[in-house]
Amino acid sequence: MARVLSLFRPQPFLALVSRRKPTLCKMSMDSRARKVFAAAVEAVQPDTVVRQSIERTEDSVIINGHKFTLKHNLYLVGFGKAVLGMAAEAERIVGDHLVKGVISVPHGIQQILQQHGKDHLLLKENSRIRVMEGAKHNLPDVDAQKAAEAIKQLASELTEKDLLLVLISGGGSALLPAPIPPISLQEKHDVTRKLAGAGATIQELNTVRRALSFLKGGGLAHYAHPAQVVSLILSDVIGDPVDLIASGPTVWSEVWPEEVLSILERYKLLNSLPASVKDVLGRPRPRWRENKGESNTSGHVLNAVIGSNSIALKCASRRARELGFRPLVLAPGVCGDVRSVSRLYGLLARFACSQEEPPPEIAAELLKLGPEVGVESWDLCRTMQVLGEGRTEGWGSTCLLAGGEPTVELTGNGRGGRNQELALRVGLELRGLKLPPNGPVFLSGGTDGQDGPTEAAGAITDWGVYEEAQAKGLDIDNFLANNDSYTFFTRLSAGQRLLVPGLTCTNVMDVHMLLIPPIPQ
Ligand SMILES: Nc1ncnc2c1ncn2[C@@H]1O[C@H](COP(=O)(O)OP(=O)(O)OP(=O)(O)O)[C@@H](O)[C@H]1O
Ligand SMILES: O=C(O)[C@H](O)CO
Repeated sequence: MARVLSLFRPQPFLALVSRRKPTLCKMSMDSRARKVFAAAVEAVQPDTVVRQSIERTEDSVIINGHKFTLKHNLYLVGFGKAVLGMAAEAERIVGDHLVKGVISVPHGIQQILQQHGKDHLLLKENSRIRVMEGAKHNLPDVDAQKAAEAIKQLASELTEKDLLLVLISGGGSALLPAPIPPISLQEKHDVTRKLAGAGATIQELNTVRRALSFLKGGGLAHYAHPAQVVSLILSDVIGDPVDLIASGPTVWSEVWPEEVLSILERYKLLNSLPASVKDVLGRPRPRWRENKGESNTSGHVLNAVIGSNSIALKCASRRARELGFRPLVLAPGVCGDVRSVSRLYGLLARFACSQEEPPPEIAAELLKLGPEVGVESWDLCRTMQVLGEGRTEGWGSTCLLAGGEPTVELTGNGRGGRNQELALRVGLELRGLKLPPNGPVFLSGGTDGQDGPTEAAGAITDWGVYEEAQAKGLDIDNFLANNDSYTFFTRLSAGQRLLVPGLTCTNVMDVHMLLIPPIPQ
């Protein structure tokens, strides 16, 4: 093992872990885990990320180092679940130069924000921005299509003197449907719903969406030409690929019909494909799609990612240190089947909690698992090295953080979500890892505050889950087979292990946290 680790001497990454001794904290591991999660969510609040990204001087703004002059020439459009709060903040900062705006946001969001007392995320009464709600249940509908039409119209009227601020966040694809005729909204909806249901990744899904839409894949930037376009993007996709987040309406992307057809074939949808979709895919590409220079990021468009899982993890690390942990970030892109991901954390917990040099099989299994769960060998080796040093040098408690979005293959009809299912599976992995007075604790939570169709964002587990479930006669395997993790957690510890932050108004995928207590020597 030592030899494997030495091959991966992690000098450039040492900044990811702090070596200062943390202070002692009397708060329970569970409360501290919740506070660290809250800090992650707080860091990517829609108003915060916009405030941090726009630097206002007299009559200009600086965004990502680029200066734009404001001459009452500012227009605003937006689409996504977090866009209302982003727009409210943008209007506070540059509203005096704003001519008009249109945003497409989820059905019912204004009422929900009011009910939750989140007035700072709502537009003021005399706002110049028109709010259009749609996409019930995160699916494109007629209301969202009307909003997309209004956004297209606004963009089309701009001149080279104008500046278009585009606010983008997760859920933007469903909130900006503009199917290329003769494809109907229903046909487009059916194709994407079937793809999602068959397990297509967001990369595959949005590659197909881009090919069937006027506005996706750079279409919006095309309509806004020759105006200057600046997009502020809150990322909900691993790796922050701007061409895929909300299907990249301001990022020029090539459409290859062969690629789209091969995705549809992979999920056995070719035979049921509507004639209209075949027709659009069989046509020569629209001229603008070939004109790369026109809507390229280096031309009249600036695409800036202003919030992401990495930013959330950075702030979570800071909070973890304040709470007495030594923070250590594994990776921001953990993905793959929830079973493999739970194994990853089970192995890391065993590695960290070994009282002696961990058996080499653990490191070998971790390295084998890496590609399946989106974690580079490099990151695993760095993490193992730091955990090993922590153990031998008696560094106290460690907070291992990661982000991403694992997947669950649904086989049952229970209530749950990927975070609760992951936490339950990790609970099983931690069985037997009892280190008095505390064993390791694991938290998994969706930063949007909602895990699947449940009120919880996730759950917190430790070695005690298995023992308590046994004592209560709850059969964990049955709950897992039925994807019923929410019901399980409501019955365990009187629901105390559930993570219920309520509406968070943001979304940068999930946060995973493994808290490792000091190892008794
Ligand atoms: N009963 C269940 N148990 C486990 N996972 C579930 C269950 N029901 C749904 N899921 C999973 O939850 C995911 C959808 O939940 P959620 O709405 O939180 O997703 P999301 O990706 O965060 O949404 P968005 O992209 O809108 O942010 C799907 O991956 C689905 O497989
Ligand atoms: O809207 C979408 O396409 C997804 O949320 C990914 O950004």
